[in-house]
Amino acid sequence: MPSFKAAILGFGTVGEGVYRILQEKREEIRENTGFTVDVVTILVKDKTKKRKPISGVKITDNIRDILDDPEIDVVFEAIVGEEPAYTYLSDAIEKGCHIITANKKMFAKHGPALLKHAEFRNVQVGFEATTAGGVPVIRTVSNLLAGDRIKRIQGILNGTSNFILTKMREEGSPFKKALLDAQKNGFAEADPSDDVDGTDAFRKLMILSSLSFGQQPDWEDVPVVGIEHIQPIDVIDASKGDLRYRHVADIWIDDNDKLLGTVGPVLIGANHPLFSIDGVDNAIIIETEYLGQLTLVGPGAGMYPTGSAMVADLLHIIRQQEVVMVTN
Ligand SMILES: NC(=O)C1=CN([C@@H]2O[C@H](COP(=O)(O)OP(=O)(O)OC[C@H]3O[C@@H](n4cnc5c(N)ncnc54)[C@H](OP(=O)(O)O)[C@@H]3O)[C@@H](O)[C@H]2O)C=CC1
Ligand SMILES: N[C@@H](CC=O)C(=O)O
Repeated sequence: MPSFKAAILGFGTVGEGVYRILQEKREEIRENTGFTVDVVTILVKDKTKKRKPISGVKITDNIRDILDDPEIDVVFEAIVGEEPAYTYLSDAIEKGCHIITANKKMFAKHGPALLKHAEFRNVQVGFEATTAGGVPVIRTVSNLLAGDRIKRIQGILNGTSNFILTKMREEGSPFKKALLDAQKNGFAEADPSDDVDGTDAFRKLMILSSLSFGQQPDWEDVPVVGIEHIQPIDVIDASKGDLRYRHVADIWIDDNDKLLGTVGPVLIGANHPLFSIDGVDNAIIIETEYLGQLTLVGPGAGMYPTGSAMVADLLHIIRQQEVVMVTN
């Protein structure tokens, strides 16, 4: 039985989600693809942290245990920040591993270089989980690009901000309490200021920009505003007038072929497709030349939605292996 040996970098909300899904779906994956997937090594920062024991898996704080293991085929990355994540993934590609990442902070900046490197080394890069959690926006845009042209992408790309705005409207929750709830649910970043000041949504928008338009605007040209100055009273007052605050990231090509972007809170009315998107959900409106408009909606953060996006990337890679095996 052919098998895929996997390593997971990071065992927090997302890394543990990937591990659990691979365990829970092990038989189903084997039946559907003919491959078994074995997680052999997990990298963490602090090996002394108390964790539930995981049998048959090496827990390490030394990346060499993964990079020097000739058996590993795929590296899932769910650690925090640009470095050392970028270096670890570059090294994994160099050694011939497929990589699957959820790390948008790293990927917004280094995604294009990783993709180029991977193409050169003939391995795959999965990055569905970098943008909109469990919503398959990367796969959808990639599929559309085969025969269409993206004109504009607009959406709610940060689950924590949307969760906070919803808690304010529905329960009158103070900002701090709503943020704490989002943190308890595993939605927020290690540094939640990235969520509430718009930076996280901006990074996801840049990833979508590279994919959709083959380029990113100059980062300094994109105005980025967060939700941290919005009070429950503002949200409640707006809803009395049938308006809702949504944190919206928007990127489009203007009539002069210039790529423009904005990120910030917007007041929208009941006819807008983003009006009814509540809680941790994200929504992405994709506008194309031939299809017209398509809206994707789903959970934008959390253990299982994000883990499932990464496992879906793995299944996509496995299916491509199957195609190679059949054609050879
Ligand atoms: N939470 C979510 O819903 C989503 C998160 N993401 C992204 O996924 C990544 C992980 O997020 P999340 O799981 O929430 O984060 P957590 O803080 O829950 O977990 C981070 C994990 O990474 C490990 N880690 C951090 N830095 C290093 C390092 N330098 N070397 C080795 N291990 C390290 C930590 O080790 P230790 O356990 O020892 O502390 C921990 O296990 C982030 O990049 C985030 O932006 C993407 C989509 C959704
Ligand atoms: N902190 C992020 C997690 C997913 O990307 C969010 O709230 O959207």
